Amino acid sequence: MAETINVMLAGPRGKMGTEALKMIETTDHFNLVGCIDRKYNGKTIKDLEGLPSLDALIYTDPEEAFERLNADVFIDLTNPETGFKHTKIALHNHIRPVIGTSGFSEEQLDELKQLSQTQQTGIVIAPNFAIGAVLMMRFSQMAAKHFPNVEIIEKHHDEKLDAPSGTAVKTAQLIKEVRESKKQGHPDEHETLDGARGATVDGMHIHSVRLPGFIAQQEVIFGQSGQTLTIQHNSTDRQSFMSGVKFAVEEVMKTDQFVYGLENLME
Ligand SMILES: NC(=O)C1=CN([C@@H]2O[C@H](COP(=O)(O)OP(=O)(O)OC[C@H]3O[C@@H](n4cnc5c(N)ncnc54)[C@H](OP(=O)(O)O)[C@@H]3O)[C@@H](O)[C@H]2O)C=CC1
Ligand SMILES: O=C(O)C1=N[C@H](C(=O)O)C[C@H](O)C1
Repeated sequence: MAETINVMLAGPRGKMGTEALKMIETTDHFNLVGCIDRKYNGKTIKDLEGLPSLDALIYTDPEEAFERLNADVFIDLTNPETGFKHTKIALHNHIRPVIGTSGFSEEQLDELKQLSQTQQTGIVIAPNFAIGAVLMMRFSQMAAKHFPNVEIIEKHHDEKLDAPSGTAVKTAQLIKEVRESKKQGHPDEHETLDGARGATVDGMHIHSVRLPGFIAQQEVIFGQSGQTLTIQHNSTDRQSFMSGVKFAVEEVMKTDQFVYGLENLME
């Protein structure tokens, strides 16, 4: 039988947090020891309407939560500012973070890498937990070796706080690893309306759509003379992310490294 992993979670009332609670509840070897929320200090998860019947205590003070809870793994599904703060406290307390929260800057990722190394504590940061999205990123990296002209369109629900999405940024970084840096489009192109060409990473353009009706979708479009290739992934519900969260919790227990992207654990 698999050894029990004691888990704490930040963001239990959120769209992802509520799915993660269900996943933890139905995973025999995961034990929820407590949660961090910005409300409901001292209540338990089962006291809150619509959440699973779990006894885990809610803390609004993250320092207190990390100090008191005997957790192996900390899952963060909040927002960039909160998630960054939590992740640093988790590493300081040698509790392995599994971070789904998106929107960290490159500098913040570097700082967490350094801290994970000095604390010798493993961490998994996953821009996207859906296996199909991880494959979409890998296939895009493969295609970019042959099609260096590429643009990314990501589409999300309109409650999303960060743009571009963590997945789009990670996709661009994976492509950057395999293609020569190039500025795309006409050398003399200019925007008559600011933002018309989207954001750029190493010359690649990223366009962010925010509309009700979407959960998460990304198209990576490659073009060259006479042909285009589109690689697309859709998440049609948030359960699509949960097997990846479960996998990351299990894998982070086996490493003392900084891991950015589930593809690094999947070979
Ligand atoms: N890696 C992946 O595969 C995926 C990542 N994500 C990312 O996960 C994160 C959460 O997404 P989602 O669930 O949609 O967002 P939600 O807004 O639905 O949930 C965020 C939760 O965090 C809570 N929160 C806000 N501030 C604090 C705080 N200071 N302390 C504790 N909790 C706080 C919010 O509470 P309140 O409602 O009171 O503000 C809310 O319950 C986002 O960064 C998103 O981009 C999302 C999907 C997949
Ligand atoms: O906020 C979301 O919903 C999602 N965020 C992640 C991202 O920024 O890439 C993952 C997925 O796209 C859903």
